Amino acid sequence: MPLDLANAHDIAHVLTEALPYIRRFAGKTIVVKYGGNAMKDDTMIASFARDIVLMKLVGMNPVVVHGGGPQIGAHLEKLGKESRFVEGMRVTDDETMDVVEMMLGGLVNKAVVAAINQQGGRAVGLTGKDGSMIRARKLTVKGEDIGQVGEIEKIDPRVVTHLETGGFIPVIAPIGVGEKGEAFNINADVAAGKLASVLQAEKVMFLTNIAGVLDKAGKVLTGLSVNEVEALIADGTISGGMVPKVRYALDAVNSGVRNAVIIDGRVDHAVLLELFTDAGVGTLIRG
Ligand SMILES: Nc1ncnc2c1ncn2[C@@H]1O[C@H](COP(=O)(O)OP(=O)(O)O)[C@@H](O)[C@H]1O
Ligand SMILES: CC(=O)N[C@@H](CCC(=O)OP(=O)(O)O)C(=O)O
Repeated sequence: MPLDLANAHDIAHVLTEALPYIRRFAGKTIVVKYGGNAMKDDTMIASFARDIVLMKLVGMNPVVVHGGGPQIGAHLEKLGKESRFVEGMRVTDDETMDVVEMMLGGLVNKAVVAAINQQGGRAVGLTGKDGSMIRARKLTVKGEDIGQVGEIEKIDPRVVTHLETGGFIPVIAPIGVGEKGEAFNINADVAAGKLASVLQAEKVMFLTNIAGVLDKAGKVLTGLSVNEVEALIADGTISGGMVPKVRYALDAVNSGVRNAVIIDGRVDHAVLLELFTDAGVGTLIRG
């Protein structure tokens, strides 16, 4: 096939533009939270996986923390169980916990691992039980018992750093382990934010199913500070699943993570667009 010069120039231009970003992020850890809503089909997962493999190949250390809320919900529905959430947290009885562990630690985790490996990466799937990475205890929300939902007590990131230095890409399901070895269901945004803090990541990215944090009129807010976040939660503009995202994005930047962004995971190559363009996409959370 003859060389399409115009196209080749475009490619060369794009690569040159990416160079300062590649240099800036080289050797840095970037935590990517991959929400269940952004993995609706195989094409979406494959596109995400390509981005992660490219990051690794150009010298970054991507760490994936995935969700799977819709996948858990669909399976519960098959069993005739309805999903109920309190402040964005799934009420998790024992039977639900089994489904959560099977879906997150099993099907969803392995789908992400396989997709990354299919694109030439070397992904290893873990839950917070592996290497006793995520220690958790029972969480109560507003005094209400919501079952086996965990809050993070401590993260031991050594298994992650070992994998990073070995050239592997860690893919983590947000399941915590309690004192007695029991499993806890942890919101994936919380796990991603906390892990980014412990790893002192350069960046944490939350991939979701919406263009970013929206204001009352439905316009994307490109940047948000602590005070703005709290005001938007208080007046109900930010609600449901967006609450843990902004709260833990903020927690991460306040704990030393350089920056946190909430971006639209449905957009093809959302991760690369965020990393390699000046404007960025979605909502940037400032500490
Ligand atoms: N101010 C807001 N801006 C954007 N999304 C919001 C806002 N308030 C609530 N949401 C809801 O939060 C959802 C994203 O959270 P969630 O469904 O838990 O996604 P994920 O599976 O990616 O974690 C959006 O689809 C939207 O319905
Ligand atoms: C306690 C709690 O709510 N856990 C979540 C864990 C999965 C998750 O967070 O998935 P998304 O990121 O796709 O929403 C749940 O059971 O749905």
